[in-house]
Amino acid sequence: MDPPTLPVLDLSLASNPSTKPLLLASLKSALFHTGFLYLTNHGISPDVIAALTSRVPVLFSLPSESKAKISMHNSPHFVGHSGFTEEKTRGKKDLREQFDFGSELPVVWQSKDEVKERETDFTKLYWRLRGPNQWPDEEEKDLKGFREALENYMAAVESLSLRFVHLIEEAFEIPVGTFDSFFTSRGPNLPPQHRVKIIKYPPSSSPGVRGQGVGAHKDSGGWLTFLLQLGETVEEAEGLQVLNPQNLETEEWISAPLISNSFVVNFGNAFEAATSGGVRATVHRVLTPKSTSGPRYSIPFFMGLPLDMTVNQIKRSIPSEVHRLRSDSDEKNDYALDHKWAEEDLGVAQLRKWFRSHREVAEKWYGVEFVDRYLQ
Ligand SMILES: O=C(O)CCC(=O)C(=O)O
Ligand SMILES: [Fe+2]
Repeated sequence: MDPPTLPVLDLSLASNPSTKPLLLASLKSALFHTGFLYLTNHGISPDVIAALTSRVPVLFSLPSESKAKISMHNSPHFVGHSGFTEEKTRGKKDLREQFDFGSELPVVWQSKDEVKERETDFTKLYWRLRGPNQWPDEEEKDLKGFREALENYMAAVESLSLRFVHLIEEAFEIPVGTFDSFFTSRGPNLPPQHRVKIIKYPPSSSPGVRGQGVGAHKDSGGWLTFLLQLGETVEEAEGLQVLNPQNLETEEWISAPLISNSFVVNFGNAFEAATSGGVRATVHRVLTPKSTSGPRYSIPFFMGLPLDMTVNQIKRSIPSEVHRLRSDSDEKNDYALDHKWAEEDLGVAQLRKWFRSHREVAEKWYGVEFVDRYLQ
């Protein structure tokens, strides 16, 4: 059997009642079969995207002293700059450099001895993930307007992601707005922090060898991911690969090449668990560019979920037909139904993820012994 090609969904079909059913059918199929899709005609202004992407190479060309000033090592919230190979996936160094940002938020975490009376227990350590960004100095190089460009971009992708979640609800035939309370202040939880990475994958240092840009993983940072691949040509952006979800016995990688003016959308662990595997959280990776190529740049946006929510809570707002989708089908998933973490606050899994990928930062802010214990 030929490996599946990744579906391309044209969001403009949603605006016309005669074409919308077609879009919803493709979406339902993509959620279930591939867990990876392209979104075209997404409606985000090219100017908003260009304002950010045009500044990306300048950002990476900052001198190392300027990068050090906003190093992730300064931040218990795991935002800021990580140098080449400072991040790990499954214990192995990723050959990439990156800047992590989140929705700009005040600190809410309180240490046990300064507890004020509040409804939410903000002494739980995962609340420490929320906090302000570290912004680069815009006077340097020509980075003027960087913060504004990033904030505008995040706001635009956030509204796209909310619009997209409504389409998922329609595809699943559940009331539109079912998930709204997760993402807005109308619900009982604090609205989540969304995260963005701006990533550079330098070309491989040895001819003929492609290294681990980022190792094989499922996204664990949130509900869904909107990935922007930068570049004018397919060659410039080449490297993203998806593990063929239809044939998990043989390790077969499908390329996810650049499609101009599109986002690549995929789904996080929590979404997969909350739908009993009905939505796939598909494994993917990035190979470093060939030694003869230029660097590859990408910008994933991870739509967050409230840290004090559990997967089991989300499960309850999903109808049994969706939960049965996978078990009623012959097409299996690598998803394990007995997720222990489904009962834990999502913040616990988030903290674990950041501890694993940035151990030194974790040890500095949370203590060596605590990190050791947490990761056991
Ligand atoms: O850089 C990419 O294209 C993908 C990055 C990715 O999968 C991640 O950071 O989770
Ligand atoms: Fe990813």
